[in-house]
Amino acid sequence: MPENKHKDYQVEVERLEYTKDYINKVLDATAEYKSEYKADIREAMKELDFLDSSQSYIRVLINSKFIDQANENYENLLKVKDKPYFARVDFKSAGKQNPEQLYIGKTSLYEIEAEQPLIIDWRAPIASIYYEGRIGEVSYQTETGVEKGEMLLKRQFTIEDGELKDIFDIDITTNDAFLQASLDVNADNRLKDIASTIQGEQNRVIRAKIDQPLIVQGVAGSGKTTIALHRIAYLIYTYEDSFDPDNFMIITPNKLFIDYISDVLPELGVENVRQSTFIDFMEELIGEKHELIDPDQKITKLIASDDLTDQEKELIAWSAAFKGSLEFKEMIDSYLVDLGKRYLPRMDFRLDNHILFSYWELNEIFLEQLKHLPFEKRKAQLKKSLSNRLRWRKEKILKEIEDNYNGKINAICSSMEESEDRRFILIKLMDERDTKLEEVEKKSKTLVKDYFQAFKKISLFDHYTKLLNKITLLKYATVEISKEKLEYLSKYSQELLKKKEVELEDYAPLAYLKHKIWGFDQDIKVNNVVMDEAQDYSLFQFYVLKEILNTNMFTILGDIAQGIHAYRGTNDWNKVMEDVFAKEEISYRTLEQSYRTTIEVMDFANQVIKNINAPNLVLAKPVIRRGQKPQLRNYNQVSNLTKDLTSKIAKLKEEYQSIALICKTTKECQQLKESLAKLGNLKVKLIDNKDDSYAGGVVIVPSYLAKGLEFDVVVIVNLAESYTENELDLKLLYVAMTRSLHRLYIYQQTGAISVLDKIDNDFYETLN
Ligand SMILES: Nc1ncnc2c1ncn2[C@@H]1O[C@H](COP(=O)(O)OP(=O)(O)OP(=O)(O)O)[C@@H](O)[C@H]1O
Repeated sequence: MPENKHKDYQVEVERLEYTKDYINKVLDATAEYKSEYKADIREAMKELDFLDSSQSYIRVLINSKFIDQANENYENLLKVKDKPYFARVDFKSAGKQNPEQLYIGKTSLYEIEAEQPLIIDWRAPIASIYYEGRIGEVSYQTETGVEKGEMLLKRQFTIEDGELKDIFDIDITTNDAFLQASLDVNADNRLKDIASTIQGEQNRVIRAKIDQPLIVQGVAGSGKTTIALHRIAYLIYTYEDSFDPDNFMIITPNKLFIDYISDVLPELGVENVRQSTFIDFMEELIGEKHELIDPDQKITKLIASDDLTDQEKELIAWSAAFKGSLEFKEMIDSYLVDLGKRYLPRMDFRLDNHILFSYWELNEIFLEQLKHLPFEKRKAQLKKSLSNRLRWRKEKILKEIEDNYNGKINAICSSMEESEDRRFILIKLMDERDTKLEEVEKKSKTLVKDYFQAFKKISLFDHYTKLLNKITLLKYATVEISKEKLEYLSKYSQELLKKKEVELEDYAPLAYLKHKIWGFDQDIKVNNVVMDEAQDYSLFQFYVLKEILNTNMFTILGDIAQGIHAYRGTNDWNKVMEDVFAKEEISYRTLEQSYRTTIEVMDFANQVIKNINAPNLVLAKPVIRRGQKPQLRNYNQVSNLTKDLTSKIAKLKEEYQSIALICKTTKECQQLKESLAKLGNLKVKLIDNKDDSYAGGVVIVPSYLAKGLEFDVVVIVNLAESYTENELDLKLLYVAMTRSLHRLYIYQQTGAISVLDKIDNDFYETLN
């Protein structure tokens, strides 16, 4: 019990006890219903005739549905029973006399006897006033319009293990105490739900309209990943009748990320949402498999200080950008136009010497009437037309042949006298007629099949290889691209394909080709897509997803300032809005407040990122949470650096759960791991892009894999690599810095991070 009790403490304790009791009653009753439903199913099963849609069958179905529902309610209530709600608002609806007391929690509960809600789900329309409003006039959106009223009280509760620990009332002047408290907590290894502390600007993203694409540009730590998950929970709740969880798909940058976010949806009572990396989803769609080369190979080459010349780096970056561009898509479209024109076998569809469909007629049907379908699906339609026409023309043709011969026979009969010769001619004609009829009949049996056998069979990868042929590329290039660049693109792509390998940038064009030539047979249920870290996707990748899934329901969240894959990703949301979606249909929002890190760390990181050349860059505004200044240590010898680092980590481990040592490249991470191993018994794990889980503790992470994650402490370590002031290096450094929740250290070889010279010493502390 708190020392300075709130005046309503006792009242709230009683209310909490009452709610808990009621939940327990509902849980008991639900358990009982469940066994009744099960018993009823058992009874019905005994009488069930599987071929018949009998009453028993319907009983089984209805009871199964009840059981599912009861299970869901049961599980949800079980989850919240020790913390049924987190807030209360007193709301007086316009025109009403008395205010209602609304208790807001992660699930709803209705008290049947009193005919009133005991707990309001945080996703309900009225709960919006808790997130948006301050004491005084408020309004919220319902299905039918805007409801207005007055909020008389906004109260937050800390409830632990079913016990009321604290009460905070928020008035006009106070800050969100909950938010402060929740941000002070150390990171565990997974992201958590924020239903009790969602902020206004986040609430508006979560509740944005479902039926238009939503693009969210949010600074580092603004809660993009978190609110993306809350939005899914909100949409599933609000549009329960129209969508199932498996209509939703979250596309994540890597498997580690799936693990990192895996707690949030179940905490919010949502199961079965599809989560996939872009790579996995594309591989599933494409089907045929070539080996994917390491997707980080390019960034590794681009950021390593040695190895390649600037010109070579430029070509690598250009080719990745080109494969992700809509210009490349247009080239594929031109290739497809030509392919379409040559798709049909160059022959008429004929029986005997009768043309049933001329080549030109068939081409017209194929290219015009069926143009909405992929080529191979057009073939199926064409097959129907050919079969139909053959069916009704065949009889006529047979009759014509018969009539023709019969005419000849009659003519002989009437013109020739009865004789051996006449008999011989007539028999010959009759034999000829019968053979011909038999022949035509036989031919007609396989005519359609024979026609389709004349189609060329070319595999997806053969098409792609052909497309990336130097001559084809030069033929279809729609924009001014130098011959040298196209030759480079062709050469290295052909080398990969020859080895049956592909790179990440090939997936969008391959899926697009497949979509246009074969289409997809499997029933893709997904029609609502959430893409996080979306700055890393190319326009072609967005386009392909939109085309294949045939939907506009996209929630796209990212941060251009963290675009370390900008060479293959997106630099400008306007392009996504204009070229992928129709701009006027898009809802675009920005999030400027950052919740992850302290003021000191965020201010320091802002000093770094403001050096990139981005005129519209919005710097993150940290939430009011103070910490310590970032610390910088300079070394001239690696051995001293690693020795100091080891003892520092030992100290930090006493206070913090998750500590990341971030090096620029994987190579440097390996070097650090070896150096630390030599020094003793510090247990560190090196994270690479194959890892699919992070169990906390001390890890070494390459800068480009740290994106999206967070740690209590971040130590940026430079052994041999340095961060120059080019855009990519500055972004990598920024990403690394903004992973920190509480403390940031830099252990560097003197001068390795040159941008530090430009930053005022006030932003950090130098310790040696
Ligand atoms: N309203 C909030 N209440 C409490 N914590 C919040 C809130 N919003 C965000 N956070 C916390 O801030 C941190 C950053 O959130 P998240 O990872 O979702 O941000 P992000 O925008 O995806 O970050 P980045 O782009 O840097 O990866 C998380 O620890 C999250 O729990």
